[in-house]
Amino acid sequence: MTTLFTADGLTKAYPGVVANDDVSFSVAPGEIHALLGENGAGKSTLVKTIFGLVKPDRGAMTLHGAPFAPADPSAARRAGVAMVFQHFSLFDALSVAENVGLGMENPPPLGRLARRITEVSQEYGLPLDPSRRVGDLSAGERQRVEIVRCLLQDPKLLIMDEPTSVLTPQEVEILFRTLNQLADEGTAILYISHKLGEIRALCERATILRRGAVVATCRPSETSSAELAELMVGSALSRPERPAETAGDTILEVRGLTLPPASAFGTRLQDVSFTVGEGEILGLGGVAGNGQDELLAALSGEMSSAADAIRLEGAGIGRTGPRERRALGLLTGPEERLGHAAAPDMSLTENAALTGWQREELTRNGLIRWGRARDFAERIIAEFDVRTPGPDAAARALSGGNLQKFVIGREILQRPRVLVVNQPTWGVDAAAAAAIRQALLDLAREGSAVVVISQDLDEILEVAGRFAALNGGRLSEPVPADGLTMERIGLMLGGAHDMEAAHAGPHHA
Ligand SMILES: Nc1ncnc2c1ncn2[C@@H]1O[C@H](COP(=O)(O)OP(=O)(O)OP(=O)(O)O)[C@@H](O)[C@H]1O
Repeated sequence: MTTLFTADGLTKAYPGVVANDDVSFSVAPGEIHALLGENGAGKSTLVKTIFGLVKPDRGAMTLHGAPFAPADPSAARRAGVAMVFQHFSLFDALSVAENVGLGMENPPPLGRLARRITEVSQEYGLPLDPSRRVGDLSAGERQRVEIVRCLLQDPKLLIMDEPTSVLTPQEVEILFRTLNQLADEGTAILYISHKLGEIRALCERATILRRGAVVATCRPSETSSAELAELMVGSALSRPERPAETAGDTILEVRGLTLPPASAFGTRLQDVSFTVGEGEILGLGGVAGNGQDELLAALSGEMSSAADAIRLEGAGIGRTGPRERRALGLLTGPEERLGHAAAPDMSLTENAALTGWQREELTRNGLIRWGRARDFAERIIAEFDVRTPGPDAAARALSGGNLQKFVIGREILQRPRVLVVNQPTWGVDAAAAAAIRQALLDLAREGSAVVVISQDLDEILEVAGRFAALNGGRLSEPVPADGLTMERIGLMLGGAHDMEAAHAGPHHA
Protein backbone atom coordinates (compact mmCIF):
# COMPACT_ATOMS: atom_id res chain seq x y z
CA MET A 1 0.00 0.00 0.00
CA THR A 2 1.35 3.43 -0.85
CA THR A 3 1.28 5.87 2.00
CA LEU A 4 0.35 9.53 1.87
CA PHE A 5 0.64 10.49 5.52
CA THR A 6 2.17 8.93 8.62
CA ALA A 7 2.18 9.90 12.25
CA ASP A 8 4.90 8.32 14.34
CA GLY A 9 4.76 8.46 18.12
CA LEU A 10 2.94 11.80 18.36
CA THR A 11 2.67 12.86 21.99
CA LYS A 12 1.07 16.01 23.39
CA ALA A 13 0.45 16.67 27.06
CA TYR A 14 -1.66 19.38 28.65
CA PRO A 15 -1.64 20.11 32.36
CA GLY A 16 -3.11 17.02 34.02
CA VAL A 17 -3.80 15.06 30.83
CA VAL A 18 -1.90 13.39 28.01
CA ALA A 19 -4.11 14.32 25.05
CA ASN A 20 -2.08 12.26 22.54
CA ASP A 21 0.03 9.42 23.82
CA ASP A 22 2.54 7.95 21.36
CA VAL A 23 0.05 8.00 18.47
CA SER A 24 1.12 6.28 15.25
CA PHE A 25 -1.02 5.64 12.18
CA SER A 26 -0.95 6.09 8.43
CA VAL A 27 -3.30 7.16 5.67
CA ALA A 28 -3.12 6.03 2.04
CA PRO A 29 -3.96 8.26 -0.94
CA GLY A 30 -7.67 8.11 -1.70
CA GLU A 31 -8.50 6.53 1.62
CA ILE A 32 -11.36 7.71 3.83
CA HIS A 33 -9.97 7.11 7.28
CA ALA A 34 -12.02 7.53 10.45
CA LEU A 35 -10.70 8.79 13.77
CA LEU A 36 -12.87 7.37 16.50
CA GLY A 37 -12.91 7.84 20.22
CA GLU A 38 -14.86 9.02 23.22
CA ASN A 39 -15.05 12.69 24.13
CA GLY A 40 -11.61 13.80 25.18
CA ALA A 41 -9.91 10.80 23.58
CA GLY A 42 -7.62 13.16 21.70
CA LYS A 43 -9.06 13.30 18.17
CA SER A 44 -9.13 17.09 17.86
CA THR A 45 -5.64 17.43 19.31
CA LEU A 46 -4.37 14.96 16.74
CA VAL A 47 -5.92 16.69 13.73
CA LYS A 48 -4.88 20.10 15.03
CA THR A 49 -1.31 18.78 15.13
CA ILE A 50 -1.60 17.69 11.50
CA PHE A 51 -3.04 21.10 10.57
CA GLY A 52 -0.25 23.02 12.31
CA LEU A 53 -2.36 24.38 15.17
CA VAL A 54 -0.75 22.27 17.90
CA LYS A 55 2.96 21.51 18.34
CA PRO A 56 3.54 17.96 19.51
CA ASP A 57 5.89 17.42 22.47
CA ARG A 58 7.35 14.37 20.75
CA GLY A 59 6.92 12.37 17.59
CA ALA A 60 7.08 13.09 13.88
CA MET A 61 4.92 13.14 10.77
CA THR A 62 5.58 12.54 7.10
CA LEU A 63 3.65 13.64 4.01
CA HIS A 64 4.49 12.09 0.62
CA GLY A 65 7.42 10.37 2.38
CA ALA A 66 9.04 13.66 3.42
CA PRO A 67 9.22 15.02 6.98
CA PHE A 68 6.18 17.16 7.73
CA ALA A 69 6.11 19.61 10.66
CA PRO A 70 3.84 22.55 9.73
CA ALA A 71 4.60 25.67 11.75
CA ASP A 72 1.04 26.95 11.28
CA PRO A 73 -2.13 26.25 9.26
CA SER A 74 -0.91 28.20 6.28
CA ALA A 75 2.17 25.94 6.09
CA ALA A 76 -0.11 22.91 6.34
CA ARG A 77 -2.32 24.28 3.56
CA ARG A 78 0.67 24.92 1.32
CA ALA A 79 1.73 21.31 1.83
CA GLY A 80 -1.72 20.11 0.73
CA VAL A 81 -3.58 19.63 4.02
CA ALA A 82 -7.03 21.25 4.40
CA MET A 83 -9.46 21.20 7.28
CA VAL A 84 -13.20 21.80 7.65
CA PHE A 85 -13.91 22.70 11.25
CA GLN A 86 -16.85 21.77 13.47
CA HIS A 87 -17.66 25.44 13.85
CA PHE A 88 -17.67 27.59 10.78
CA SER A 89 -15.62 30.74 10.59
CA LEU A 90 -17.66 32.71 8.06
CA PHE A 91 -18.80 36.32 7.92
CA ASP A 92 -22.58 36.60 7.64
CA ALA A 93 -22.58 39.98 5.94
CA LEU A 94 -20.20 38.96 3.14
CA SER A 95 -20.93 36.97 0.00
CA VAL A 96 -19.92 33.36 -0.56
CA ALA A 97 -17.09 34.42 -2.91
CA GLU A 98 -15.80 37.06 -0.48
CA ASN A 99 -15.76 34.52 2.34
CA VAL A 100 -13.94 31.95 0.24
CA GLY A 101 -11.35 34.55 -0.78
CA LEU A 102 -10.69 35.53 2.83
CA GLY A 103 -9.69 32.01 3.71
CA MET A 104 -7.33 31.47 0.80
CA GLU A 105 -3.58 31.94 0.71
CA ASN A 106 -3.51 33.77 -2.65
CA PRO A 107 -7.07 34.52 -3.71
CA PRO A 108 -7.64 35.42 -7.38
CA PRO A 109 -9.70 38.54 -8.25
CA LEU A 110 -13.34 38.23 -7.13
CA GLY A 111 -14.88 37.66 -10.58
CA ARG A 112 -12.48 34.84 -11.41
CA LEU A 113 -12.90 33.39 -7.93
CA ALA A 114 -16.69 33.37 -8.35
CA ARG A 115 -16.34 31.44 -11.61
CA ARG A 116 -13.98 28.95 -9.99
CA ILE A 117 -16.45 28.46 -7.12
CA THR A 118 -19.24 27.72 -9.57
CA GLU A 119 -17.02 25.26 -11.46
CA VAL A 120 -15.87 23.42 -8.37
CA SER A 121 -19.32 23.34 -6.84
CA GLN A 122 -20.73 21.85 -10.04
CA GLU A 123 -17.90 19.39 -10.42
CA TYR A 124 -18.41 18.06 -6.90
CA GLY A 125 -22.20 18.26 -6.70
CA LEU A 126 -22.19 20.98 -4.03
CA PRO A 127 -24.71 23.59 -5.24
CA LEU A 128 -23.54 27.04 -4.20
CA ASP A 129 -24.21 30.51 -5.56
CA PRO A 130 -21.04 32.64 -5.13
CA SER A 131 -22.98 35.91 -4.97
CA ARG A 132 -25.32 35.01 -2.09
CA ARG A 133 -24.84 36.47 1.37
CA VAL A 134 -23.58 33.85 3.79
CA GLY A 135 -26.05 35.05 6.42
CA ASP A 136 -28.88 33.80 4.22
CA LEU A 137 -27.50 30.27 3.87
CA SER A 138 -28.54 27.10 5.68
CA ALA A 139 -26.01 25.24 7.81
CA GLY A 140 -25.47 22.73 5.03
CA GLU A 141 -24.76 25.48 2.52
CA ARG A 142 -22.34 27.17 4.90
CA GLN A 143 -20.48 23.94 5.20
CA ARG A 144 -20.30 23.76 1.41
CA VAL A 145 -18.63 27.20 1.44
CA GLU A 146 -15.93 25.79 3.73
CA ILE A 147 -15.55 22.65 1.66
CA VAL A 148 -15.34 24.51 -1.65
CA ARG A 149 -12.76 26.82 -0.09
CA CYS A 150 -10.69 23.74 0.79
CA LEU A 151 -11.17 22.16 -2.63
CA LEU A 152 -9.95 25.28 -4.44
CA GLN A 153 -6.59 24.62 -2.78
CA ASP A 154 -6.50 21.14 -4.29
CA PRO A 155 -5.80 19.30 -1.01
CA LYS A 156 -4.14 15.90 -0.79
CA LEU A 157 -5.43 15.34 2.74
CA LEU A 158 -8.79 16.75 3.78
CA ILE A 159 -9.66 16.72 7.48
CA MET A 160 -13.30 16.87 8.53
CA ASP A 161 -14.24 17.31 12.19
CA GLU A 162 -17.82 16.12 12.83
CA PRO A 163 -19.10 17.41 9.52
CA THR A 164 -22.60 15.96 9.66
CA SER A 165 -23.82 17.26 13.01
CA VAL A 166 -25.46 20.28 11.36
CA LEU A 167 -26.75 18.56 8.23
CA THR A 168 -30.11 17.16 7.19
CA PRO A 169 -30.15 13.51 6.03
CA GLN A 170 -30.35 14.74 2.44
CA GLU A 171 -27.36 17.03 2.93
CA VAL A 172 -25.42 14.15 4.47
CA GLU A 173 -26.07 12.12 1.34
CA ILE A 174 -24.77 14.92 -0.86
CA LEU A 175 -21.68 15.31 1.31
CA PHE A 176 -20.92 11.59 1.21
CA ARG A 177 -21.18 11.55 -2.58
CA THR A 178 -18.68 14.42 -2.73
CA LEU A 179 -16.29 12.73 -0.31
CA ASN A 180 -16.41 9.47 -2.26
CA GLN A 181 -15.72 11.35 -5.48
CA LEU A 182 -12.74 13.10 -3.89
CA ALA A 183 -11.42 9.79 -2.61
CA ASP A 184 -11.80 8.24 -6.07
CA GLU A 185 -9.66 11.07 -7.40
CA GLY A 186 -6.96 10.27 -4.86
CA THR A 187 -7.63 12.75 -2.06
CA ALA A 188 -7.30 11.18 1.37
CA ILE A 189 -9.91 12.12 3.95
CA LEU A 190 -9.51 12.02 7.70
CA TYR A 191 -12.97 11.89 9.15
CA ILE A 192 -13.97 12.50 12.78
CA SER A 193 -17.49 11.60 13.82
CA HIS A 194 -19.41 10.09 16.69
CA LYS A 195 -22.02 8.69 14.31
CA LEU A 196 -20.95 5.09 13.95
CA GLY A 197 -23.51 4.25 11.27
CA GLU A 198 -22.05 6.93 9.03
CA ILE A 199 -18.52 5.76 9.67
CA ARG A 200 -19.45 2.21 8.77
CA ALA A 201 -21.00 3.39 5.50
CA LEU A 202 -18.25 5.79 4.51
CA CYS A 203 -14.84 4.87 5.90
CA GLU A 204 -12.41 2.21 4.72
CA ARG A 205 -10.35 2.11 7.88
CA ALA A 206 -10.62 3.50 11.37
CA THR A 207 -8.05 4.34 14.00
CA ILE A 208 -9.55 4.19 17.47
CA LEU A 209 -8.22 6.35 20.28
CA ARG A 210 -8.84 5.81 23.98
CA ARG A 211 -7.44 8.27 26.53
CA GLY A 212 -4.99 9.64 24.02
CA ALA A 213 -3.56 6.33 22.78
CA VAL A 214 -4.32 4.20 19.71
CA VAL A 215 -6.13 1.09 20.96
CA ALA A 216 -7.20 -0.46 17.66
CA THR A 217 -7.31 -0.14 13.89
CA CYS A 218 -10.18 -1.79 12.05
CA ARG A 219 -12.34 -1.90 8.94
CA PRO A 220 -15.59 -0.24 10.05
CA SER A 221 -17.70 -1.93 7.37
CA GLU A 222 -16.73 -5.29 8.88
CA THR A 223 -17.20 -4.18 12.49
CA SER A 224 -20.61 -3.65 14.11
CA SER A 225 -21.54 -0.32 15.72
CA ALA A 226 -21.66 -2.08 19.08
CA GLU A 227 -18.14 -3.45 18.59
CA LEU A 228 -16.85 -0.03 17.55
CA ALA A 229 -18.42 1.60 20.60
CA GLU A 230 -16.95 -1.09 22.79
CA LEU A 231 -13.47 -0.53 21.36
CA MET A 232 -13.86 3.18 22.10
CA VAL A 233 -14.95 2.90 25.70
CA GLY A 234 -13.45 -0.46 26.60
CA SER A 235 -16.80 -1.83 27.81
CA ALA A 236 -20.27 -2.63 26.49
CA LEU A 237 -22.89 0.11 26.06
CA SER A 238 -26.29 0.24 27.64
CA ARG A 239 -29.25 1.78 25.89
CA PRO A 240 -31.44 4.18 27.86
CA GLU A 241 -34.77 2.78 28.98
CA ARG A 242 -37.85 4.79 28.21
CA PRO A 243 -40.56 3.92 30.69
CA ALA A 244 -44.20 3.96 29.61
CA GLU A 245 -44.82 7.60 30.17
CA THR A 246 -47.96 9.10 31.56
CA ALA A 247 -48.03 12.85 31.47
CA GLY A 248 -49.36 14.42 34.65
CA ASP A 249 -50.75 17.91 35.08
CA THR A 250 -49.61 20.51 32.58
CA ILE A 251 -46.63 22.44 33.90
CA LEU A 252 -45.60 24.52 30.91
CA GLU A 253 -48.07 25.90 28.41
CA VAL A 254 -47.11 27.92 25.34
CA ARG A 255 -50.08 29.44 23.51
CA GLY A 256 -49.98 31.47 20.29
CA LEU A 257 -46.37 32.56 20.81
CA THR A 258 -45.36 34.95 18.04
CA LEU A 259 -41.98 36.69 18.15
CA PRO A 260 -39.72 38.63 15.80
CA PRO A 261 -36.39 37.04 14.78
CA ALA A 262 -33.60 37.07 17.38
CA SER A 263 -31.08 38.42 14.89
CA ALA A 264 -30.90 39.81 11.37
CA PHE A 265 -30.65 36.25 10.08
CA GLY A 266 -33.05 34.71 12.60
CA THR A 267 -36.52 33.24 12.22
CA ARG A 268 -39.90 34.69 13.20
CA LEU A 269 -41.84 32.43 15.58
CA GLN A 270 -45.39 32.18 14.36
CA ASP A 271 -48.25 31.14 16.59
CA VAL A 272 -46.33 28.41 18.41
CA SER A 273 -48.42 26.35 20.83
CA PHE A 274 -47.67 23.28 22.96
CA THR A 275 -47.98 21.96 26.48
CA VAL A 276 -45.70 19.76 28.56
CA GLY A 277 -46.91 17.85 31.57
CA GLU A 278 -45.35 16.54 34.73
CA GLY A 279 -43.14 13.56 33.95
CA GLU A 280 -43.25 14.15 30.23
CA ILE A 281 -40.58 14.67 27.57
CA LEU A 282 -41.68 16.60 24.49
CA GLY A 283 -39.30 16.34 21.53
CA LEU A 284 -39.09 19.22 19.06
CA GLY A 285 -37.39 18.23 15.82
CA GLY A 286 -36.33 20.33 12.88
CA VAL A 287 -33.33 21.60 11.03
CA ALA A 288 -31.38 24.27 12.95
CA GLY A 289 -32.32 27.79 11.96
CA ASN A 290 -36.07 27.14 11.92
CA GLY A 291 -36.81 29.00 15.15
CA GLN A 292 -34.99 26.84 17.70
CA ASP A 293 -32.86 29.70 19.03
CA GLU A 294 -35.84 32.05 19.20
CA LEU A 295 -37.96 29.48 21.04
CA LEU A 296 -35.21 28.87 23.55
CA ALA A 297 -34.72 32.62 24.06
CA ALA A 298 -38.47 33.07 24.56
CA LEU A 299 -38.57 30.28 27.14
CA SER A 300 -35.41 31.36 28.99
CA GLY A 301 -36.66 34.95 29.20
CA GLU A 302 -33.87 36.41 27.10
CA MET A 303 -36.64 37.55 24.75
CA SER A 304 -39.89 38.69 26.27
CA SER A 305 -43.30 37.90 24.79
CA ALA A 306 -46.96 38.51 25.61
CA ALA A 307 -47.37 37.61 29.31
CA ASP A 308 -49.92 34.88 28.67
CA ALA A 309 -48.11 33.35 25.71
CA ILE A 310 -46.01 31.35 28.20
CA ARG A 311 -47.57 29.96 31.35
CA LEU A 312 -45.72 28.13 34.09
CA GLU A 313 -48.07 26.21 36.37
CA GLY A 314 -50.89 28.50 35.31
CA ALA A 315 -49.11 31.83 35.79
CA GLY A 316 -48.29 34.00 32.75
CA ILE A 317 -44.51 34.51 32.67
CA GLY A 318 -43.98 35.87 29.14
CA ARG A 319 -42.70 39.16 30.55
CA THR A 320 -40.81 37.67 33.47
CA GLY A 321 -37.02 38.00 33.30
CA PRO A 322 -34.53 35.11 33.04
CA ARG A 323 -33.42 35.23 36.66
CA GLU A 324 -36.94 35.06 38.03
CA ARG A 325 -37.83 32.21 35.68
CA ARG A 326 -34.89 30.23 37.00
CA ALA A 327 -36.08 30.89 40.54
CA LEU A 328 -39.51 29.58 39.51
CA GLY A 329 -37.90 26.39 38.23
CA LEU A 330 -37.81 26.93 34.46
CA LEU A 331 -34.24 26.15 33.37
CA THR A 332 -32.82 26.24 29.87
CA GLY A 333 -29.68 24.92 28.22
CA PRO A 334 -28.81 26.67 24.95
CA GLU A 335 -27.13 24.95 22.03
CA GLU A 336 -23.94 26.94 21.87
CA ARG A 337 -21.89 25.68 24.77
CA LEU A 338 -18.90 27.99 24.53
CA GLY A 339 -19.95 31.61 24.91
CA HIS A 340 -23.65 31.14 25.55
CA ALA A 341 -23.95 28.19 27.95
CA ALA A 342 -20.47 28.60 29.41
CA ALA A 343 -17.96 31.43 29.73
CA PRO A 344 -14.82 30.08 28.03
CA ASP A 345 -12.18 31.72 30.22
CA MET A 346 -13.92 31.09 33.51
CA SER A 347 -13.25 28.00 35.61
CA LEU A 348 -15.77 25.21 35.94
CA THR A 349 -16.49 26.40 39.49
CA GLU A 350 -17.32 29.88 38.18
CA ASN A 351 -19.39 28.40 35.38
CA ALA A 352 -21.27 26.27 37.87
CA ALA A 353 -22.09 29.38 39.88
CA LEU A 354 -23.15 31.26 36.74
CA THR A 355 -26.51 29.50 36.42
CA GLY A 356 -26.61 27.66 39.75
CA TRP A 357 -26.22 30.48 42.27
CA GLN A 358 -29.91 30.89 43.03
CA ARG A 359 -31.18 27.34 43.19
CA GLU A 360 -28.05 25.89 44.74
CA GLU A 361 -27.82 28.77 47.25
CA LEU A 362 -24.31 29.62 46.23
CA THR A 363 -24.43 33.26 47.43
CA ARG A 364 -24.64 35.06 50.75
CA ASN A 365 -25.06 38.84 51.07
CA GLY A 366 -24.51 39.14 47.35
CA LEU A 367 -21.19 37.30 47.43
CA ILE A 368 -20.42 33.91 45.95
CA ARG A 369 -19.73 31.21 48.53
CA TRP A 370 -16.82 29.68 46.65
CA GLY A 371 -16.60 26.53 48.74
CA ARG A 372 -20.19 25.64 47.94
CA ALA A 373 -19.78 26.59 44.28
CA ARG A 374 -16.74 24.32 44.04
CA ASP A 375 -18.65 21.46 45.68
CA PHE A 376 -21.44 21.93 43.15
CA ALA A 377 -18.94 21.86 40.26
CA GLU A 378 -17.35 18.72 41.69
CA ARG A 379 -20.75 17.06 41.96
CA ILE A 380 -21.47 17.80 38.28
CA ILE A 381 -18.04 16.46 37.29
CA ALA A 382 -18.55 13.26 39.27
CA GLU A 383 -22.17 12.54 38.36
CA PHE A 384 -21.79 13.34 34.66
CA ASP A 385 -18.36 11.80 34.21
CA VAL A 386 -16.80 15.03 32.98
CA ARG A 387 -13.19 14.23 32.04
CA THR A 388 -11.15 17.12 33.41
CA PRO A 389 -8.34 17.57 35.94
CA GLY A 390 -10.81 19.36 38.25
CA PRO A 391 -13.15 22.30 38.91
CA ASP A 392 -10.37 24.86 38.50
CA ALA A 393 -9.95 24.00 34.82
CA ALA A 394 -11.16 26.70 32.42
CA ALA A 395 -14.23 25.81 30.36
CA ARG A 396 -12.28 26.24 27.12
CA ALA A 397 -9.73 23.58 28.17
CA LEU A 398 -12.41 20.87 28.10
CA SER A 399 -13.04 18.82 24.98
CA GLY A 400 -16.34 19.74 23.33
CA GLY A 401 -18.23 16.70 24.53
CA ASN A 402 -17.01 17.02 28.08
CA LEU A 403 -18.10 20.65 28.29
CA GLN A 404 -21.49 19.58 26.95
CA LYS A 405 -21.80 17.00 29.75
CA PHE A 406 -20.90 19.73 32.22
CA VAL A 407 -23.46 22.32 31.05
CA ILE A 408 -26.29 19.78 30.84
CA GLY A 409 -25.39 18.22 34.20
CA ARG A 410 -25.33 21.67 35.79
CA GLU A 411 -29.00 22.23 34.87
CA ILE A 412 -30.24 18.72 35.63
CA LEU A 413 -28.68 18.73 39.11
CA GLN A 414 -30.63 21.88 39.93
CA ARG A 415 -33.81 19.78 39.85
CA PRO A 416 -35.81 21.98 37.44
CA ARG A 417 -39.62 21.93 37.28
CA VAL A 418 -39.19 22.43 33.56
CA LEU A 419 -35.97 21.83 31.64
CA VAL A 420 -35.61 23.00 28.05
CA VAL A 421 -32.49 21.89 26.21
CA ASN A 422 -31.32 22.53 22.66
CA GLN A 423 -29.12 19.84 21.06
CA PRO A 424 -28.31 18.19 24.41
CA THR A 425 -25.81 15.67 23.03
CA TRP A 426 -24.18 17.70 20.29
CA GLY A 427 -20.62 16.45 19.81
CA VAL A 428 -20.99 13.98 22.65
CA ASP A 429 -19.76 10.40 22.17
CA ALA A 430 -22.13 7.44 22.12
CA ALA A 431 -21.61 6.42 25.74
CA ALA A 432 -21.92 9.95 27.10
CA ALA A 433 -24.93 10.66 24.87
CA ALA A 434 -26.65 7.59 26.31
CA ALA A 435 -25.85 8.84 29.82
CA ILE A 436 -27.25 12.32 29.11
CA ARG A 437 -30.43 10.86 27.59
CA GLN A 438 -30.81 8.57 30.57
CA ALA A 439 -30.43 11.57 32.89
CA LEU A 440 -33.19 13.41 30.98
CA LEU A 441 -35.44 10.35 31.28
CA ASP A 442 -34.67 10.08 34.99
CA LEU A 443 -35.46 13.75 35.46
CA ALA A 444 -38.87 13.26 33.84
CA ARG A 445 -39.47 10.14 35.89
CA GLU A 446 -38.99 12.25 39.00
CA GLY A 447 -41.76 14.56 37.82
CA SER A 448 -40.08 17.34 35.85
CA ALA A 449 -41.39 18.43 32.47
CA VAL A 450 -38.70 18.29 29.79
CA VAL A 451 -38.51 19.81 26.32
CA VAL A 452 -35.76 18.42 24.09
CA ILE A 453 -35.02 20.44 20.95
CA SER A 454 -32.80 18.44 18.63
CA GLN A 455 -31.89 17.88 15.01
CA ASP A 456 -31.10 14.28 15.83
CA LEU A 457 -34.34 12.41 15.19
CA ASP A 458 -33.01 9.16 16.62
CA GLU A 459 -32.30 11.00 19.82
CA ILE A 460 -35.79 12.46 19.97
CA LEU A 461 -37.43 9.11 19.33
CA GLU A 462 -35.28 7.56 22.04
CA VAL A 463 -36.39 9.94 24.80
CA ALA A 464 -39.58 11.77 23.84
CA GLY A 465 -43.14 10.69 24.55
CA ARG A 466 -44.53 13.21 22.07
CA PHE A 467 -43.03 14.82 19.01
CA ALA A 468 -43.58 18.05 17.10
CA ALA A 469 -41.65 19.62 14.24
CA LEU A 470 -40.38 23.19 13.92
CA ASN A 471 -40.32 24.51 10.39
CA GLY A 472 -39.94 28.13 9.35
CA GLY A 473 -40.85 29.32 12.86
CA ARG A 474 -44.07 27.27 13.01
CA LEU A 475 -44.63 24.24 15.19
CA SER A 476 -46.69 21.26 14.07
CA GLU A 477 -49.30 19.70 16.33
CA PRO A 478 -47.49 17.42 18.84
CA VAL A 479 -48.23 13.70 18.30
CA PRO A 480 -47.29 10.56 20.27
CA ALA A 481 -43.74 9.47 19.39
CA ASP A 482 -44.53 5.75 19.57
CA GLY A 483 -45.03 4.30 16.14
CA LEU A 484 -43.81 7.40 14.28
CA THR A 485 -41.94 6.49 11.11
CA MET A 486 -39.12 8.51 9.57
CA GLU A 487 -41.39 9.12 6.55
CA ARG A 488 -44.10 10.62 8.72
CA ILE A 489 -41.55 12.76 10.51
CA GLY A 490 -40.15 13.88 7.17
CA LEU A 491 -43.60 15.09 6.20
CA MET A 492 -44.03 16.87 9.53
CA LEU A 493 -40.72 18.62 8.96
CA GLY A 494 -42.34 20.30 6.00
CA GLY A 495 -41.75 17.67 3.35
CA ALA A 496 -38.25 16.57 2.53
CA HIS A 497 -35.73 19.33 3.14
CA ASP A 498 -34.36 18.43 -0.22
CA MET A 499 -31.99 20.43 -2.34
CA GLU A 500 -34.68 22.87 -3.36
CA ALA A 501 -35.60 23.63 0.20
CA ALA A 502 -31.99 23.79 1.30
CA HIS A 503 -31.27 26.17 -1.51
CA ALA A 504 -34.10 28.52 -0.66
CA GLY A 505 -32.77 28.51 2.92
CA PRO A 506 -34.92 27.61 5.91
CA HIS A 507 -35.28 31.27 6.92
CA HIS A 508 -37.46 32.02 3.96
CA ALA A 509 -39.68 28.97 4.24
N1 LIG B 1 -5.87 23.77 25.10
C1 LIG B 1 -6.00 22.79 26.00
N2 LIG B 1 -5.61 22.97 27.29
C2 LIG B 1 -5.73 21.98 28.20
N3 LIG B 1 -6.24 20.76 27.94
C3 LIG B 1 -6.65 20.52 26.69
C4 LIG B 1 -6.57 21.50 25.65
N4 LIG B 1 -7.05 20.98 24.51
C5 LIG B 1 -7.44 19.71 24.80
N5 LIG B 1 -7.19 19.42 26.11
C6 LIG B 1 -7.45 18.14 26.77
O1 LIG B 1 -6.91 17.11 25.98
C7 LIG B 1 -7.77 15.97 25.96
C8 LIG B 1 -8.10 15.60 24.53
O2 LIG B 1 -8.97 16.58 23.99
P1 LIG B 1 -9.48 16.57 22.48
O3 LIG B 1 -10.23 17.85 22.26
O4 LIG B 1 -8.34 16.27 21.59
O5 LIG B 1 -10.48 15.35 22.51
P2 LIG B 1 -11.53 14.87 21.42
O6 LIG B 1 -11.30 13.42 21.22
O7 LIG B 1 -11.44 15.72 20.22
O8 LIG B 1 -12.90 15.10 22.17
P3 LIG B 1 -14.42 15.49 21.65
O9 LIG B 1 -14.96 14.29 20.97
O10 LIG B 1 -15.13 15.78 22.93
O11 LIG B 1 -14.27 16.70 20.76
C9 LIG B 1 -8.98 16.33 26.80
O12 LIG B 1 -8.81 15.78 28.08
C10 LIG B 1 -8.94 17.84 26.86
O13 LIG B 1 -9.50 18.30 28.06
